[in-house]
Amino acid sequence: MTSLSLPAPAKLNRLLRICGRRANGYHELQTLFQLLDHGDTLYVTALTHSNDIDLAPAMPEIATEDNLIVRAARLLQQETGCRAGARFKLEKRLPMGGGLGGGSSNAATALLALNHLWELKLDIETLATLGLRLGADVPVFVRGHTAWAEGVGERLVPVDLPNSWFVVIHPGVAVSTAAVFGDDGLTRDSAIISMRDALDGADADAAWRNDCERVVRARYPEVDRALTWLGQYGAAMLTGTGACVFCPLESEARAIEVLGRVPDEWHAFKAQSCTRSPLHQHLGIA
Ligand SMILES: C[C@@](CO)(OP(=O)(O)O)[C@H](O)COP(=O)(O)OP(=O)(O)OC[C@H]1O[C@@H](n2ccc(N)nc2=O)[C@H](O)[C@@H]1O
Ligand SMILES: Nc1ncnc2c1ncn2[C@@H]1O[C@H](COP(=O)(O)OP(=O)(O)O)[C@@H](O)[C@H]1O
Repeated sequence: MTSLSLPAPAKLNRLLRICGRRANGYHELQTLFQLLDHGDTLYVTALTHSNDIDLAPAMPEIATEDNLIVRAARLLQQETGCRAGARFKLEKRLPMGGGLGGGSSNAATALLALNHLWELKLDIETLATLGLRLGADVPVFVRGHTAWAEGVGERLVPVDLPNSWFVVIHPGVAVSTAAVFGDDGLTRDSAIISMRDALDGADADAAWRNDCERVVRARYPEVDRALTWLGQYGAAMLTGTGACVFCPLESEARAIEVLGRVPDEWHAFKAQSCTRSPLHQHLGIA
């Protein structure tokens, strides 16, 4: 087969703790990545007669060579010496800079697709290590399991969370991850807790929060308004550094009901949790 149509799912950060800062400025985190059944679709065709990498449609916000999909393909060519090329078509549904990991997920889907189509036979461990060079959130999408994460997001432990539905709102602003991490008001001293305590032990109540939320609410009034609005229906939270906010709901029917009430000014969707990534299910990766 020389072509594939593959999902690039979104993630939510069900909790995000900032526990310190490394000498290179990057922050030490503890987070719980929840994969969703909603995301982008990437069409990939392998080219045997040329080593060109191209992507359509062009994304006006990003130069094609900077696109994480193209960078993922180039990285694989460099690391393996592969002389094949690829043509990508992206159906984008996830907002950029939304905290849903769309760009990282696109990159992970490109890595797994080309590993398959170019018959590179790299294992998941190697692909996750390569993915980390593209972004902190790429490894979780390469591994394809809802996971507890530490470090900058690269030390992952797969977890099974109860099935849940979510309403996700994009409040129409783009949040700069670098600006949030650079804010003087950001607290960076959350205690490191054990995964077990965070999930169902002593720290469970206090742990399910996002340390970026206070700074993001103050910098972006629209995010603040969306969180307050969604908070009427449950434990609304910010995902990553935003801008999206989400609320877990007990059933699809309840998610449809809340979605129907979202003010017209905001884009929103409903999604179901996934323990295994739809990408891995599609590729038949165990
Ligand atoms: C914090 C998270 C949680 O999922 O936020 P979201 O991006 O999803 O909102 C991510 O780990 C983000 O990962 P990612 O979006 O890949 O970040 P990168 O491109 O690697 O980094 C963007 C910038 O954010 C800062 N940064 C990022 C991650 C980190 N652990 N510490 C940081 O200080 C750095 O200034 C970096 O230059
Ligand atoms: N294919 C892509 N899709 C989205 N963003 C991309 C892509 N390639 C590069 N980027 C860059 O990555 C940044 C982060 O995008 P994204 O992963 O969608 O958001 P977040 O990290 O907030 O979850 C974007 O602002 C954009 O500059």
